[in-house]
Amino acid sequence: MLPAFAECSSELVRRWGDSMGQSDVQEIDVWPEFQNLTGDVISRVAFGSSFGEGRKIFQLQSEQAQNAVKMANVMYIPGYRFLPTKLNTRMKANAREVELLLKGVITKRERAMKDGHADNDDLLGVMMESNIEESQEAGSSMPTMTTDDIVGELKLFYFAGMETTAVLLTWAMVLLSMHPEWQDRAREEVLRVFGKNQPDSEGINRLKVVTMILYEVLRLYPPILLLGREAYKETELGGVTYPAGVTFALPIVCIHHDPDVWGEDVDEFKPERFAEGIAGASKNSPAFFPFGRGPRICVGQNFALLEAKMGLSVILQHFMFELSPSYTHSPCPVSTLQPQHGSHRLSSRNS
Ligand code: HEM
Repeated sequence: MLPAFAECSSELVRRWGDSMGQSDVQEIDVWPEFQNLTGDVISRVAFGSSFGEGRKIFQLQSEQAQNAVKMANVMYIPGYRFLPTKLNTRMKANAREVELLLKGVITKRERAMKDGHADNDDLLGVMMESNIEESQEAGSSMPTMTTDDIVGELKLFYFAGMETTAVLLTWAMVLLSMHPEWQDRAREEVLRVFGKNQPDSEGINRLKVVTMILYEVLRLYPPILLLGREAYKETELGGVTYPAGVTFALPIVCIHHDPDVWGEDVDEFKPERFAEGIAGASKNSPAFFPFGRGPRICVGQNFALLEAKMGLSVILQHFMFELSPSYTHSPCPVSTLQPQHGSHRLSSRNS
C-alpha cells in the first residue's frame, strides 16, 4: 500500500512543480487534484499491474457519482429514471461499461492465476485468492463470492474510498492555509522526521502534529455528514421504545459541532484538542466518529489516514501554500462535504 501512496503523491508534487515552471507562485484548484490522487491510489491498490484499466474504471465511476448527484437534484417524478433522457442514457451506458471493464479485469486475472503467473499483491488478487481458499475449505466447487459480488465490492471501494479521502486532504489544505502557524508546525515536524526523503511507515507512525491536524479537520469537516441505522427489532433508546424498522439518523456533523461536548470553542480550528488522542479530546469520547462506529465502521480508515498523512507530508516537504483571492469558502453537502466552488491555493516552492 505504502509504495502506491508514495508513488502517487510524488507524481502529484512533480506535476505541480513542473506546471509552475520558473514562476514563484502558482494557483491550483486542489479539489480535482486530490480526486485524481485518491482515484489513482485506489486504482493501484485495487488492481496493481492492471492500473491502466483501473484508472478508466475510476473515471467512469467518478462521472457516475456526479450524475447520481444531478439525478438526486431532479424533482422526484415517479418513473422518471426509466425515461430515455440524456442523463439516464449516459448513466446506463456508464454502468454497463464499468461492469464490462471490471469483468474483463477479473477474467484476465483468473486466467493468469490458472496459468500460475498472476501477481496477486493487490485488492483484487487478495479477494480472488481468499474466495478460492474459502470455497476449497467448504469443500465446494462453487466460489463463495460470484463475479458479480467481486464487481460490487470493487465498485464500493471506489465510491467509499476515493472522494472521502480527497475531501479530507482538501479541507486540510484549506485549514492549514487559514492557520499558517499550524502549517509551519506541521512542516517542521515532517522535515524533522523525514527531511526531504520519501516518507516511510515508521516515520508516518511518529507524526503527532499531522495526526492532530487531520483529526481536527475530520471533526470540523467530516466527509460523511450523516449515518443511518435501522432498528431490526423493537428498541428502547433514551426512554422511548421504537418499533422494528425505524431508521435513526446519526448526524456526525452536528455532534462534531456540539458545544456541550467540545466546549464553547467548538467551531474553532484547534488541533491541540487531540494532543492526548481521541479519547481525551471531548467530554464524551464517542463524540468523534468520522469513520462511523460499531460493526460497520469504515474498513478503510487506516488506509485513508495513512494515505492522507503521506500526501500531506510530501506536499509540506515541497510547497508552502495560502488561500487564493479567488477562493470562496462554501462547504457543500453533495455525496460528501465538498468545496462548492473548488479550493484554489496559491503555492510556492519550499526551497
Ligand atoms: C477520510 C476518509 C474516509 C471517511 C471519512 C470514511 C467514512 C466512512 C463511514 C462514515 C462509513 C460508514 C460506517 C458506519 O456505517 O458505521 C464508511 C464505510 C466504508 N468505508 Fe470508509 N471512509 C473513508 C475512507 C475509506 C477508504 C479509503 C476506503 C477503502 C479503501 C473505505 C471503505 C469503506 C467501506 C468498504 C465501507 C463499508 C463498510 C461496511 O458497510 O461494512 N473508506 N466509511
